Amino acid sequence: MSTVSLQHIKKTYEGNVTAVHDFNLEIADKEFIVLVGPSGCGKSTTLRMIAGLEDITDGDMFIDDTRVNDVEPKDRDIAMVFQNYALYPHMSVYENMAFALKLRKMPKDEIDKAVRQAAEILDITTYLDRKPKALSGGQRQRVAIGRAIVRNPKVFLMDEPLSNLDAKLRNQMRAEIIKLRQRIDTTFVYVTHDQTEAMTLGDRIVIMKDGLVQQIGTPQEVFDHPYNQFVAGFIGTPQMNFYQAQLVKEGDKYAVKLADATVVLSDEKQANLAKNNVQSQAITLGVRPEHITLEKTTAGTVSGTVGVSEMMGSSIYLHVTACEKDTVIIVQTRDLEGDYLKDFAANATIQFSFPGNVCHLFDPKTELNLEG
Ligand SMILES: Nc1ncnc2c1ncn2[C@@H]1O[C@H](COP(=O)(O)OP(=O)(O)OP(=O)(O)O)[C@@H](O)[C@H]1O
Repeated sequence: MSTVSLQHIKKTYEGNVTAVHDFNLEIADKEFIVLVGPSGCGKSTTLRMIAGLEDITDGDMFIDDTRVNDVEPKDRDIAMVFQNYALYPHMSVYENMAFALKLRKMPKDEIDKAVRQAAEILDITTYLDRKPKALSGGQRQRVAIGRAIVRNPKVFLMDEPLSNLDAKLRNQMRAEIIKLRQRIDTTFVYVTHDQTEAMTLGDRIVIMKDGLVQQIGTPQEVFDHPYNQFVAGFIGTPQMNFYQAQLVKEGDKYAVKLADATVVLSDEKQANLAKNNVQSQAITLGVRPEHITLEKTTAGTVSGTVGVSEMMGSSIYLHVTACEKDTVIIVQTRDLEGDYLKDFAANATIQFSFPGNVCHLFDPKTELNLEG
């Protein structure tokens, strides 16, 4: 059992910078939690408070049933992997991995067993005698993870462990971490600014901005039901488009009005808006590029002029200036039939519609999702 409970956690650094405000999270045993957000949002500070490397200004932190606010890092039974590996250069891979266990005065044969088992899991057995400088970046990162695994910690903390690796290696190591997770039964807290890493690794992800939690949920929940415009824009690539529009309530039915087009909302959206007693108002309509449909007719559709078209192989990203609002939006289309190079060339005019079942409606002032 290794649960972590953060209750009203706050961190104010000297000089009065509040890096984390009222952070609340119950991490379940063996759960993989990812803290994600832009630079400076407070994710490393939160992780370092769990590790015990930063004092907690206010609130309570528990690992299992023990309040750990004042427990030394070495007594918390956690292991942390950093972005810059921090391997000892003069020690071999084996010695690097064995070091913490030697300090604990673990018997030699047990150390050997733990190191070899971790090396096996990480596929680094053949490098055990090498020094770190004779390893690639990916291999060094595996050793850093191995050094943490051998300690068999209650909680595994990782702070941007892949950010020093090139894109290809990062993808490989991401898959390795998923495998690792299946093999070692531990609770993970993982920090990244990369939403793809967050989406692919997390059981739940915590999206932060300016020291405040914006939303906590499964990857699917935060993708399908973002609480606010920030989460909507942060999660998903290419980014969600935002378009100024008008929500109109006629009788008990809602519709989104654009200059030349109307978006008919699904029954579920109608019900959510009614439940929140939303009235007619200006809105920011959020639509993901992959959800926009190209249309052949100008009647009842939005028109736009193609600026740039990016061929991605199986689809094209069209950067389109919508005539009505002069707003640039990205349309992703897989419609590669016919003379698409000409149809989607720069300055071509295209028509499209926004879907009424997978769009999002935000209040332009509060930026909150009107569906709640
Ligand atoms: N030791 C410190 N003293 C004062 N302010 C600090 C200290 N460490 C961090 N901060 C501030 O706290 C805020 C949060 O920093 P933190 O490192 O937790 O963010 P982050 O989300 O991990 O960012 P990054 O992705 O850039 O590492 C920032 O405004 C940062 O400048």
